[in-house]
Amino acid sequence: MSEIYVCQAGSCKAQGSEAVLLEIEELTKGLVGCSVRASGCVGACSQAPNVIVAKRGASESLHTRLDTVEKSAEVVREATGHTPSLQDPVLLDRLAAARSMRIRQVARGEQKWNKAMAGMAQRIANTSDEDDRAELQFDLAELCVSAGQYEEALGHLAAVKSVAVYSPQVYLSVGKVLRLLHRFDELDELAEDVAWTFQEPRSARIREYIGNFLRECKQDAIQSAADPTHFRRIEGYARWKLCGIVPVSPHTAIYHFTSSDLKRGTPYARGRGRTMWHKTWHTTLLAEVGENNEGPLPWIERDYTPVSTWIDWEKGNVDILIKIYPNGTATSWLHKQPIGCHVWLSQPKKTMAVPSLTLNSSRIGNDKLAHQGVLLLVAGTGIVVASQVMHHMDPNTCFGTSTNRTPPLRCPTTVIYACRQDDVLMAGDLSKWCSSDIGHAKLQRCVLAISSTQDQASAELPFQATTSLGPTSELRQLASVPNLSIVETRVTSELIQHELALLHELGQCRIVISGPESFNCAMKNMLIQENGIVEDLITVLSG
Ligand SMILES: Cc1cc2nc3c(=O)[nH]c(=O)nc-3n(C[C@H](O)[C@H](O)[C@H](O)COP(=O)(O)OP(=O)(O)OC[C@H]3O[C@@H](n4cnc5c(N)ncnc54)[C@H](O)[C@@H]3O)c2cc1C
Repeated sequence: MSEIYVCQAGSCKAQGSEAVLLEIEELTKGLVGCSVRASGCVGACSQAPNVIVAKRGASESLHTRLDTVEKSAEVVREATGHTPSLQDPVLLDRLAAARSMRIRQVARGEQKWNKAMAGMAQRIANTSDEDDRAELQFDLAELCVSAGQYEEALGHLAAVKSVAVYSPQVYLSVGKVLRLLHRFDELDELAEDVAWTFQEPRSARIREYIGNFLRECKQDAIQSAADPTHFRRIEGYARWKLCGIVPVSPHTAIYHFTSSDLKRGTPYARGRGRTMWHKTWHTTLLAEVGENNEGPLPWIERDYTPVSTWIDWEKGNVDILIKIYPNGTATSWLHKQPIGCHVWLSQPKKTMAVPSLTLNSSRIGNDKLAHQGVLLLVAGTGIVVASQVMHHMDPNTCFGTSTNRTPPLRCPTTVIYACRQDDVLMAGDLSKWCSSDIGHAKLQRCVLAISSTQDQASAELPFQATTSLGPTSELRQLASVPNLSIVETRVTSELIQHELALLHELGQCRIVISGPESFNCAMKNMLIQENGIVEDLITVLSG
């Protein structure tokens, strides 16, 4: 008897794990003694998509980067002893198509256009069925429109139109793109084309509908061409100006951006009759690095969790704490950008539901998962999540109108923060949260688990020359805070146990892990295996 668990948590889903589940289900069809299940995070997010095989009498084995059908077949072989046949090209093609469709859907949902388009041109070239090819190419054209690549979209739509001559949808899409490109003459030509193509009396309603739509497109195009403030947009994104960079350690700085672009949206969506959904949130930065291996667009997409509040965002200000990695594609690009340059930031996206502090809102009403205390187990730049959690504990910064702000998070909260001695981030905030007496925005306790500084050539330290405060002076300041302790060890299960025991006196605890993948993975395993914590009470934020 064996069980195959296919991870369906965030990172794995973004890498097509729903399709992996479907693939493995398909490959195990008819085999007895093997069950296939969806599972929560298995703690190897950086190598997604992941699967665990559990065989009776044997230890579990983790299978990572299941990015081909062949690898899924290998999992099935290990679980059942039976090697599935991959001779059927139709089955193989169907499974590969399902997988790339799932990756595309998730990326599209996150408005990550480059990621959504990755590999599509090749799939189109390899698709022999004309209708399937046209469908894929239409999908690609729509993604190009979302990404502001209108000329490319027109090229794809022309190819689709040559196959789907009588598809009204294609004419409507071409009209939309011509409107965005302000091509008035071509809109007129398209209207003539429609009148000719749908000239049969039975097509009169279609002809009239598209004709009216194209006339509206032309009017809109004339108006927008006359608007001097008009610029080409990327769907879901707004333009922000880099206004300041304040180094906070040799590796990390707070990047301050401003924007008057009304498309920037808000973390706190509201309106008449709308329920107030509290959440922590992040934004996606488009790093315009040029040609890259993440997709066909000239940018890569990276998520960041602002440390400033939703109120600041609405006023057109945002502060983002960013660590610069010498080998990081996006951050080394950002490091070279001058003050005053413009970048694209997405509208705010939900990270965790509040007060449940879970990724999945459906758990909000689950009483068994209700908590009376919160432990934030963070490392490196993962500390930014603490800032957002604290905003929801403070009547001045939580969601709500100025006359009605009741913090949704009120339970005792402890932070265990693992960091390098030369990279203690948000020290001032930690000390403020520990000693604060405003409302509920107060940390019960904070433990800094400091590791020693790695020797690094100063050329590799992006902010070496500009940081004035040395790490020791920052630590000295923190050492005087009464409910904050500094330990010179890694985070151990004993340390966690001690802090959890204090919180557990009050009831069940939610634990949020936020840091680099290796940290997240180690902490999650430690909590489950050594501290006996139920997986459902742990939220892992992959960084
Ligand atoms: C929801 C969310 C919120 C995030 N918020 C922030 C934030 O507020 N501030 C912030 O600085 N980052 C944040 N990140 C991480 C960020 O999105 C990027 O991954 C990071 O800036 C590196 O991007 P890069 O392109 O420079 O590196 P990449 O080119 O993607 O990676 C290159 C190398 O850099 C190193 N590296 C990259 N990321 C990490 C990491 N997280 N930990 C350790 N080593 C790493 C590794 O050596 C890696 O091999 C967040 C991520 C997520 C998913």
